[in-house]
Amino acid sequence: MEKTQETERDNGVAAVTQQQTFKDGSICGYDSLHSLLSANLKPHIFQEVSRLLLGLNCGKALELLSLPESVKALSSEHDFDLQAFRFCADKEFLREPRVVRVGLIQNSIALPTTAHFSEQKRAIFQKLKLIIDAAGASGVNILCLQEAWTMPFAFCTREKRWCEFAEPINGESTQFLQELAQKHNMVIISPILERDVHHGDTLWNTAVIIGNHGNIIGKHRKNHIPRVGDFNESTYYMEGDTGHPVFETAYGKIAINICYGRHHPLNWLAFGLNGAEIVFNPSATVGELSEPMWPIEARNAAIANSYFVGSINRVGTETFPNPFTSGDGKPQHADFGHFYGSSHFSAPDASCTPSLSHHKDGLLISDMDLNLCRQLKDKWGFRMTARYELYAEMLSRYLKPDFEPQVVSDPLLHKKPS
Ligand SMILES: NC(=O)NCCC(=O)O
Repeated sequence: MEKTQETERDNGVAAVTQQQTFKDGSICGYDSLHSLLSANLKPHIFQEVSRLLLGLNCGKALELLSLPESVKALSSEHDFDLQAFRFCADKEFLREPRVVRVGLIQNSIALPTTAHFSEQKRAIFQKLKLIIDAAGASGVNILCLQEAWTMPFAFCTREKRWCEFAEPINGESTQFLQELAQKHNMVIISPILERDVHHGDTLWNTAVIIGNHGNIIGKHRKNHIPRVGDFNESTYYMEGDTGHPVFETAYGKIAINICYGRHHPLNWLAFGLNGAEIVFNPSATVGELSEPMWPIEARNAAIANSYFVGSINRVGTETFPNPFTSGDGKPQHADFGHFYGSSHFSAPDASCTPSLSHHKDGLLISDMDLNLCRQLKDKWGFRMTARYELYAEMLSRYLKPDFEPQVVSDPLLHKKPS
């Protein structure tokens, strides 16, 4: 028996090691968990597994959306993953459906981190333009890019030279996207490293919201800054000071919960209380640290807050010129690990799309009838059954220096044996 357990444990270790040998970042040679299952399960088993993993929308598996041939051709020619789905809602008597087409883009950097900064940026812009045009040609109304999309995610290094990538809200990347937003009549969310030139050149991790006329609607600064693993972002910028804004756009009410904020349920809640219908979670996160959490947190937020969530993660492994340590006694290294992509949408009815590729650039598109948000509020009544007054009272007590946790101890615990 001992022996068997040992062997099982060995097998587990072997499996993990084997996974790490897929240097291209694929899942055992497949683009995604969904494609792995689809290729290896009998169709009727795959259908049932998909129902369990992805849920049902209006009682059915998510419908596929058909996209223009020209867009499909672009995706094969330039080797980016392209997937499209439709979330339906029930038909209502008094409201017309409110269908909006939403897109997410995940991408790797385009040049090595040793290239001249302006070249790195230019190459990313060039690569992104093509995918943004593909989104535009597909009729996307709202498009969100990944966290700090203009640069490598260099915050692991703690080197200050990467601050050069920071831009003011109306800087180069915003101007580049303003043109595309206008061209495609599309709202674009652009998460960048911001330099606030009006407040002492301070840095922020910020999402700029560009309206479909190419105007700047506003910005949101990342609320929660990680201090975990190699995510040394607190070396660069502070916690955001913009609260939980919801942006009313031509296509719906949207909010942005940047990366690490997804671990904080109250952060998600606040966007919901302000009326968000779609919350985007532009991210940069790596496999070893967060992959088991990734499919759960956003989906849970969509359910608990009766809104849609669009989760985006970058792809690839970014290697930096100078090695750094993680403060854990392990050897120094020059990369962050593998950014595992896997961008996806979650809906308030607990259904979700399959994920984009684990290792390739990608564009995920989904139609969503925003009527589904209120329909789920009516069905489950989470807003009405929540006990906000209890939570508010608890939080206000917790914030006081004399707070004492409400713990009722078993009186027998401390009783001396007679
Ligand atoms: N970019 C970022 O906040 N990453 C933190 C790691 C995580 O939340 O998975």
